[in-house]
Amino acid sequence: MTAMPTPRPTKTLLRALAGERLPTPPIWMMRQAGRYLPEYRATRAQAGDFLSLCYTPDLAAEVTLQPIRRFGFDAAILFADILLIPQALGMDLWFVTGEGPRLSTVTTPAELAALKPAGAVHETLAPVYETLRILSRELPRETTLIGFAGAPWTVATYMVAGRGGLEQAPAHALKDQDRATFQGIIDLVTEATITYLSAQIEAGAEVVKLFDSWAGSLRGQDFDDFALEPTRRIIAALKDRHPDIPVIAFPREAGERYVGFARATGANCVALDNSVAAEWAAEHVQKDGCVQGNLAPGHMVTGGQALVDETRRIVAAFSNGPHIFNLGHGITPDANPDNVALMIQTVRGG
Ligand SMILES: Cc1c2[nH]c(c1CCC(=O)O)Cc1[nH]c(c(CCC(=O)O)c1C)Cc1[nH]c(c(CCC(=O)O)c1C)Cc1[nH]c(c(C)c1CCC(=O)O)C2
Repeated sequence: MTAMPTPRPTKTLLRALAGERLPTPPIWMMRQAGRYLPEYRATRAQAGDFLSLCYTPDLAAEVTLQPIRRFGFDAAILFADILLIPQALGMDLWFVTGEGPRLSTVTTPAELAALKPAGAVHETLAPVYETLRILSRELPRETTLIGFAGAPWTVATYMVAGRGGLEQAPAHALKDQDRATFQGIIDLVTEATITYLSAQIEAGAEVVKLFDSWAGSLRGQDFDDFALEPTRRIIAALKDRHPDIPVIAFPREAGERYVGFARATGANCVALDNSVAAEWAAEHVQKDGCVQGNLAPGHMVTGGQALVDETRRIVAAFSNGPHIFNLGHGITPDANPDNVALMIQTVRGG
């Protein structure tokens, strides 16, 4: 086969990721398939529990498509969870209703050595790839398919603590007391994530996103070692295998450390949480390329003129460069779908 020049992307999300400034930013929403939608709740009930939903390709594809049908978002994000990777490495994972995830823990060299090697993750994660193959066939042609994984630091916080919420303290303690073991966990998750995301791309993901939800709790050298460096390694390995795949990095609550993050990691886009002002981010982060964000998810609960005003303010602030409209974090179960429609109408209709 002769090498063909890369064609210019036609899907709006891919155009923004390629650095194009569009008159109307493409829009999607973190957790767009979720409990605020009655049709999601019905499919989840059919699946029985959250993990069965993740591992049943027909149903996972169905909930991924629901917000596309209802709202016509420019991108669909694979329905899965960042904690499937620890499970695929041999850890126990379950979800306690109303509380969140629980896992067996890894804090010692012996427990780390007992985990499966990175290459073994496909055994558990094969249904996720099947979900992507279904979605590649069924999505409207203008909709971009996003795959994802947790960034190693965030995944490691759950592996060390055995639970989520505001409990990164056990991971901080391990990295301070036994940095070699902690680094070993980060390295294993990094390798597993490269393998997992490569397989997602081969199954049809057109973009991948790395969720580093707890990056904001890292300071100084720790931020470099555990947020920046693993992300850089994953992106370098993915681009080596799949040079044209755009990557969105989300080092949530990185604050000042959002500045230069795209350049340092090779990310094509940095997703911004809503703790930073759009005007500040336009000046300091968007100068390096595409940004995504950053409406506060609370507006999906409260709606009204404040939602319209804030949406317009964000669109205007980022209007001089490539921008993907999104929330600053996931939509919450108490959100009103009518407010999602109002946000989209405001972005697209002025
Ligand atoms: C930290 C984290 C997790 N999962 C994820 C993160 C990173 C982003 C973030 O900071 O929110 C990422 C995630 N989780 C889910 C997706 C699917 C794609 C999407 O719609 O964005 C994605 C990208 C589905 C989900 N993952 C989960 C749900 C709710 C489960 C349910 O239906 O009962 C969904 C739709 C469960 C989950 N999964 C996780 C937690 C802490 C919880 C419980 C909290 C909650 O209940 O909202 C771990």
